[in-house]
Amino acid sequence: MTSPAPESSPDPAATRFPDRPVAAHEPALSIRGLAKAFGGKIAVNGVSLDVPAGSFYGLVGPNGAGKTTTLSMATGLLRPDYGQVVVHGVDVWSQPLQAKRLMGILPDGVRLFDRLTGEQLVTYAGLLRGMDRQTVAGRVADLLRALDLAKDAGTLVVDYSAGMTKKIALASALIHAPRLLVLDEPFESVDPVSAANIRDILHNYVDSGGTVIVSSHVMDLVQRMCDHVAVIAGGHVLAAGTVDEVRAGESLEDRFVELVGGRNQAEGLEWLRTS
Ligand SMILES: Nc1ncnc2c1ncn2[C@@H]1O[C@H](COP(=O)(O)OP(=O)(O)OP(=O)(O)O)[C@@H](O)[C@H]1O
Repeated sequence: MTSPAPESSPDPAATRFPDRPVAAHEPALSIRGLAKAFGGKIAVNGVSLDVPAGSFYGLVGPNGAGKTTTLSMATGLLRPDYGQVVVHGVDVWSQPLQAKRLMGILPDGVRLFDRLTGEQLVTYAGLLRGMDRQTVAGRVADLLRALDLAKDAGTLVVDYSAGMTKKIALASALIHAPRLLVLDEPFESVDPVSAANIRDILHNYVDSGGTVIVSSHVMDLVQRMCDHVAVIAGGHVLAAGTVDEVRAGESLEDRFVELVGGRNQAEGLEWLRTS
């Protein structure tokens, strides 16, 4: 007598995105040998990373490490000098339209159409993605409510605070339910309650099969929120893997300082003492 074959648990990504085939173990984002120089200055110097599908991936590094430049090249916003970027099997630079359909992006220092109201801006983002008006209207209302922007829906984006602007840009990145979310500093300027709401939204998104990449300087947040992390400095990857692998028994912050170095004792600022 043969025992019945064990039932395989459904792939959450396949459930959430039934129209999109998911190749087993295919990374959500695969970066190989990415490099970029501005004039004589090398900003990114041969970065390779695999972001597993369904992961919550943190990208950390000191100021000027090359995080924004890497993410801009990975999302089709900045052309690399060298290297390849593939999103769910689609090459970002040879098939940009297909690749961009799979992604939601919150770029650094995002410039928005700020003479639109918040509601108009997110609606515009949905229509631009080819969605029908009725679906867009429903999702816009859901997103504004979830991000605590419903009462400011009719305010021009130019009159939003920095944190509100970040949130409306995030709503615009989420409206088409992308498979991969790439968020450059999503919590910068955002108040703690809104940050907790955003974390809940992102965790639910990952639980249902989506993949999130966030860049951040807040090590504690990355340690608590992410399951994978890469440390970048000087345009190189210094360490990458699960958060536990990278922190190797220390706090992520201590490990980060150890890897990156650069601590000094405020030497030369003795004049700043008040007594
Ligand atoms: N458009 C540009 N022109 C010239 N240099 C640039 C440009 N963009 C970035 N750089 C340089 O490339 C390097 C990497 O910058 P990048 O913005 O990618 O770093 P980052 O890790 O995102 O930094 P931060 O944490 O401060 O935001 C820096 O030395 C920066 O001065």
